[in-house]
Amino acid sequence: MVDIERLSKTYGKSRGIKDITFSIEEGEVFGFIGPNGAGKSTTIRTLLNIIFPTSGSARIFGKDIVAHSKEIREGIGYLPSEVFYYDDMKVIDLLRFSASFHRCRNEKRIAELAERLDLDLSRKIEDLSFGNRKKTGIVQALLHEPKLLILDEPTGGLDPLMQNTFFELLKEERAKGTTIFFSSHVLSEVQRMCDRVAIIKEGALIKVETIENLMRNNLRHITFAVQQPESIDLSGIRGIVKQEILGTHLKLLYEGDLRSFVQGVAELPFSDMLIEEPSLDEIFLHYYMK
Ligand SMILES: Nc1ncnc2c1ncn2[C@@H]1O[C@H](COP(=O)(O)OP(=O)(O)OP(=O)(O)O)[C@@H](O)[C@H]1O
Repeated sequence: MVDIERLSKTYGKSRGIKDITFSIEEGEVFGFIGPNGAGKSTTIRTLLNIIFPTSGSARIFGKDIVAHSKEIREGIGYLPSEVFYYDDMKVIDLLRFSASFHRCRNEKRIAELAERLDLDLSRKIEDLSFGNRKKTGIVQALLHEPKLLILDEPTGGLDPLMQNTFFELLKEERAKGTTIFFSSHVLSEVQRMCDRVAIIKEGALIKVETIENLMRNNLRHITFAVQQPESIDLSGIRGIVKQEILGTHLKLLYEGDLRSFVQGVAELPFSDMLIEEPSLDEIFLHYYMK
């Protein structure tokens, strides 16, 4: 669906993205994560031919993004990170206008999506809150049932309930076979939705990995319930990345073999021990953001 090859974009002297290469398969939900300013929007805007690549190339639906941008756009639903609209239009008129570009006057779909997202179609754009503008953008991206959805920070401004509804909508799209590419700096939502993820930092791609593999590692949270946590001596145990005391609990972040850890702590005076998988946030911080 998407093939990016050594794509670079510089803004004059300032860094945008450098040598980005990855592909997205048909039907995949593909996450794009990285901190603010990493280059997510630059990559997406280059793919959509809103800005031109400095070097490198990319293909969407097998077509070059610069030479065939118009045809490509017909098959894409795009939600920009910040949505700007004609303020004096009503939501419904904007959506009809937008649908007309795709030659799809699907009033039923607009009404259904608006109802799901609790969006008032009769309001003027200028009276909408940031979150409601975002919802308008979501309806706009979904209304023509595109083959590929490109969503730049889609959940910003949506309250948690609305985020849930939004992810339900995405799941329905995925079930129809739609390919979804979305950027985020919220790892939990990437973890929840995506099959694979590309990690970008300072304009360069650090890793492309399945969520399953990212979660498969030797990092664990281990919590001991113990009367006097201060008296516990763990200096003989290798692999403790972090350690803190919270009341009668000693919390560790441990990386290594669990069997040797358990053998090492067997004689300690704890009353309980809990071993948990770390969140994607912690994995990310530990392995990729150092
Ligand atoms: N129009 C521009 N002119 C100059 N530099 C720019 C421009 N747009 C982006 N940049 C720079 O390119 C880099 C990548 O920015 P980009 O907006 O792509 O990051 P991002 O990952 O989308 O971040 P965020 O999560 O904050 O939106 C940053 O260093 C940014 O300052």
